[in-house]
Amino acid sequence: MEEIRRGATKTNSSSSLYPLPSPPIDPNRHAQMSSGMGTYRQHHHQRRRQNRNHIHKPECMCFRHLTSKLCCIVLKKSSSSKKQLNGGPQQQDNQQELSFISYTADETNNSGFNRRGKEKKKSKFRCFKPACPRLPKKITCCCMAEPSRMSTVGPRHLTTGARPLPTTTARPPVRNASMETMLSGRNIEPAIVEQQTGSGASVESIHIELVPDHQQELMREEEQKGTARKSVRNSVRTSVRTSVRTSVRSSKEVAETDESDLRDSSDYVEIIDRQESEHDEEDDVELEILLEENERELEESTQREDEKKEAERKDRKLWAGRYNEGFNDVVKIVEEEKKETEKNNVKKERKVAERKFGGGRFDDAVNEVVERFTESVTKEADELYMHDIVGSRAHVKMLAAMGLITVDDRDVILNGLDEIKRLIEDGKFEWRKDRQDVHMNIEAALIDMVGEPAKKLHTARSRNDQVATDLRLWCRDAIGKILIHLRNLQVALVSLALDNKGLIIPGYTHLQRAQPVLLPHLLLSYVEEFERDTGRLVNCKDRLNYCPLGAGALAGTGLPIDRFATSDELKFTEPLRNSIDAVSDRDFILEFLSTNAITAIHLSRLGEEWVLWSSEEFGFLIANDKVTTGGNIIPQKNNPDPMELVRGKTARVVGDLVTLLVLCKGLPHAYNRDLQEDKEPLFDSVKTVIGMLEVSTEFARSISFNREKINSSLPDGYLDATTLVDYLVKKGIPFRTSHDIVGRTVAMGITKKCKLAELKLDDLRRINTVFEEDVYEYLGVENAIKKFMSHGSTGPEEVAKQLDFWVKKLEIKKLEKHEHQKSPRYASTE
Ligand SMILES: N/C(=N\CCC[C@H](N)C(=O)O)N[C@@H](CC(=O)O)C(=O)O
Repeated sequence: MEEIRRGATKTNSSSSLYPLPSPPIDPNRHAQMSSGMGTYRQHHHQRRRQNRNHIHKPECMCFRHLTSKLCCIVLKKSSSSKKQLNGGPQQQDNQQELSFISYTADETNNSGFNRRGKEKKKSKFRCFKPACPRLPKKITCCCMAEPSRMSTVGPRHLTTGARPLPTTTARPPVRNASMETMLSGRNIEPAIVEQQTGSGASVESIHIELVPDHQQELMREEEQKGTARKSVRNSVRTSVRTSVRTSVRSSKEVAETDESDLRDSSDYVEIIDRQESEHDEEDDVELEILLEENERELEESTQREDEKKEAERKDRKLWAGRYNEGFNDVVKIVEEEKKETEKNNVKKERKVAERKFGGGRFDDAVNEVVERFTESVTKEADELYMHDIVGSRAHVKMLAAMGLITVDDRDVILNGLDEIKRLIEDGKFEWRKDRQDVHMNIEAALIDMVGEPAKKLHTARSRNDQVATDLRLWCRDAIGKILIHLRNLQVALVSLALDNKGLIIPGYTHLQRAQPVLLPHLLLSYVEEFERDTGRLVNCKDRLNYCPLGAGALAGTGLPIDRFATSDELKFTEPLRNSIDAVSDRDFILEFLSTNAITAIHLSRLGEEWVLWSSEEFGFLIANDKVTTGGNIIPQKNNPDPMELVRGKTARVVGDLVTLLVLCKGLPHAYNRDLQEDKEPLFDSVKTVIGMLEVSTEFARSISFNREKINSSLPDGYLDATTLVDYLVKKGIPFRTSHDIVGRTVAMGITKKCKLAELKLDDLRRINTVFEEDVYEYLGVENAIKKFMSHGSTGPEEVAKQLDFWVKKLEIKKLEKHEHQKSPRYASTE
């Protein structure tokens, strides 16, 4: 008994179960100690360290921090290891199994005795003591607990009481059948922790079973108690130590010595140390008494708490079975818990019922993480509810017409759908994520509202054809809206052109001055682009206007439905020919988003031009204060932000198209849930493009052109040089020769630092005698611009024709100009 109690004898005993080697001594520290103190102190420190080991470290492997997850550990020797055990005989091949140790909650105390030889009260799950005859070299700990939890089974907790342990390494667990059984239904992963103990023997695995959950709760409480005890013990220890130190300092031996001489000397330290060691026994006794008292008090209060908690737990179990499933807060007030449980149960029942709605074969509600990840209602409800209701109305009418439901049921459903639409628009409809999407929400709400008849709505229909129908209807409407915004912008641009009919500006290629052009000509070039965007959208709308409804999930239906009737009702051209195609493809969205992307690029280029022209360097454009912002710290600034953002948001619109392209890239026919992801890019693209069109229109309505600045920039850059080439060609000089002659003329102008029109006829004739007096009709931008005559050119007549065309096409009428009415001065008659 004494041997176990003191532990010290075990350290050197070869017959002990766990021989504890001497603790390692840091050689540096040892050298310091030797130099400063006598051998007495060295020995004393060593002895104290050893004692501490015996006192504070268990003579076994301590799995204390695992205990809340364990009830059984099986320890086996590694079959590969044949090394000699620490202090033991050579391992034989037939001694493959080192030991088989079974731990249960009842066998979990350490030595069972405290240092005074008094029997400790057994505390459950406190520490595991394996009956292993040798200290194993390598321990593989395989625990069906959370990996994070297992990571704590390192040097601190998996201790042999011998040496500092090397690092712990984790590796993927080998899952066996029993492990799988234990893991099933639990949201945890097994982990393996290898631990090198460094003392000879080797074991293969420690197999740890999970304790039932309700026991885990007890164990956790037990762990908390352990922590509380430890902190009491520490504070007692500290106070005892402090008082011992104080008494040592004031002891006679120190008083008789000249303290000033000793203060910094090693002798002083030695004296203190000796005194401490002499007081050690006293101190230990005092400490033990205090610890005993504290422990007793703690045990008693813990027992009282245990009884109370056990009673509460039993009470809870009476009315809520879920406490078997790992509910861990046992301190909360019972009534509050009861209410929460009832609420949760209702919620769960509701979810399970919903699951049944989705499919009778499901017994359980969908996991919350999955629900959050897979629902689409939060992203689509506002956009799609109306089209879903419109689609359902058409479908139910057709079902009644075909005799698949009664007229009464049809009317009940139609009225119910109207009511749901009203509730949604009044903001009173409850959109539920557990009902996944807009379709299930509306259908389930209808069933809640009108009962049995509503259960017939989904006859001969699937969400696959339903969502495809909703989307085609939505795109059709969205295209209609964009067309209006495109037209508004065109009208604003034509109006600007009409306001600036004869204004010549430098035309650029490579952003270098090239030829003079009329501003209206340039503005109308954007109008042309937007017209093609319009055409693309109209084509897209025509192509998508076919009805998928009735395609079912993919294969159609065996019920006698009339797809043409539904198609007509929804104003589609006709039903889609192929039911698989009807639910599979989203090419109509791709086409729509491509068109949007092209429109955005056009807007971006317009934005870039206007941003450039707003700069001090160009100064061609003056933007109204209503459409610009100032710099926060630069007072004089007037930033054309809207057009910068038009340029910037183009990235989103192009991104939306790319998202959808990539989304569709790898999908086999027919419907795949991936397609649910088509909505966000679709909605975003449309919303962004509409915003861009709106703001560009506003900008166009709010700008004016700085004629002075533009005019002063015209003479530079020999913008009339090309017209001079035309003059020579008209005189019969081959184009290449004409080009060369004009090149030399420009060089002369540069040398003489003058414009072409300023060169004298003699100078020109020195270059080539073909020049005559009439050359001056071609020189200068005002003359030059008049010479353009080809169809679509910048010549005033041609631009006038173009303007006429757009005024007619866009049905623009000139408004009466009132005193206060500045813009728009033109408006579309539509
Ligand atoms: N789950 C499903 N389609 C969901 C379509 C709606 C979805 N929110 C989406 O937006 O794509 N298809 C089922 C049939 C169905 O639920 O109608 C299937 O093909 O197995």
